[in-house]
Amino acid sequence: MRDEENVMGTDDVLTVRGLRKRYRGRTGVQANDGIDLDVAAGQVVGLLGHNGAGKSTLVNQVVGLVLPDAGTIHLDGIDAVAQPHLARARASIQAQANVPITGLTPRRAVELVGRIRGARRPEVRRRTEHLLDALDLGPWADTPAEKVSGGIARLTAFAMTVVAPGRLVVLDEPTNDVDPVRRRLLWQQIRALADDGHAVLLVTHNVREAERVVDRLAILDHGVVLAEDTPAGLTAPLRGALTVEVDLAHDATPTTEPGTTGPAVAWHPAVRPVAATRGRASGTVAADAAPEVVRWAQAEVEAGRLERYALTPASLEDVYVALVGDARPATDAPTPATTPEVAA
Ligand SMILES: Nc1ncnc2c1ncn2[C@@H]1O[C@H](COP(=O)(O)OP(=O)(O)OP(=O)(O)O)[C@@H](O)[C@H]1O
Repeated sequence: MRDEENVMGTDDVLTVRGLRKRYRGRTGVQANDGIDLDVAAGQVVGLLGHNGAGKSTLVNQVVGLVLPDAGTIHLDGIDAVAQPHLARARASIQAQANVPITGLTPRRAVELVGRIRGARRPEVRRRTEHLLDALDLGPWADTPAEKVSGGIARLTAFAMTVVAPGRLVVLDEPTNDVDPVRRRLLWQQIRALADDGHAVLLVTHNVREAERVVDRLAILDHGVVLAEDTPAGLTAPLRGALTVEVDLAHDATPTTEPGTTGPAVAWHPAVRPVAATRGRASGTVAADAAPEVVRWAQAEVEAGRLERYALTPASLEDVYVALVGDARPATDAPTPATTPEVAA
């Protein structure tokens, strides 16, 4: 745990220290196991982690829906564990599940939340118009909520969250169900919130897209922060490395999965395997070995064992998979094999 006297930097809106939460009952899960986290004004902090890593538990404690067993949470100077109602008033949260808005239209729902949060009518109108326009919700703005698609409902929930944003904005999977074009618009609005001086805590599985928007990232696994840094800091160990991704011919299964049959295709020895799922495998390769790996992959394509291959700069997703993959049991995730093989 960090020094208690240094608990809050000048710009910190959210400061979490030593947060622990165990759910009681027969299965008794230690959902958060000593979490430290800071989110400053003007920052987007991404929270990454596999299903069940403890992200929602953390968020729910921050907004006072779940009581921690131990640790402290300060939100805009308020002790959020002792005074959750005061802390909650300083935060806006988009939960994982959308609040039902049956009987309203997206425009009405956004305006209503703005008014409930205490913003003045002209400001609510201005902000609602801005969000409807910026998220390309115009065509749906006056459609009854029952008739809008899942993606439009998700964007409406985002607009409801940020129409009159608190000092801290918590977004739990805001991009779910949203089409790629509107996702870009959404990412721009998330960034704009921070640029306007809000602190944004963003829970997401969308590593590739989040990388371009977040200032810092915390990677959570089994209730513990495995790594926390800027995207550049997290990817520094992979600088000079490339990712090679291959699609296996005939939807084959990598040999790291049980029950695989068929002849095996060995990775080129210069490749370090990272992940394998049905029909697809990826690994990292040093940049200077890239030409020979391309020659190998091309030969495999011509021999009909691979459908396609791609080499890209190693990304945050590779760091994430390596960290979380290494920390999980071998049965849960494909682990790098000493004799790397993919099956064809
Ligand atoms: N109310 C609860 N009672 C008992 N166990 C719970 C409860 N809520 C969550 N858990 C368990 O705590 C662990 C952490 O869950 P949590 O929802 O915080 O994870 P998450 O990272 O948000 O997952 P996801 O990405 O799937 O939303 C999981 O093992 C989950 O089953």
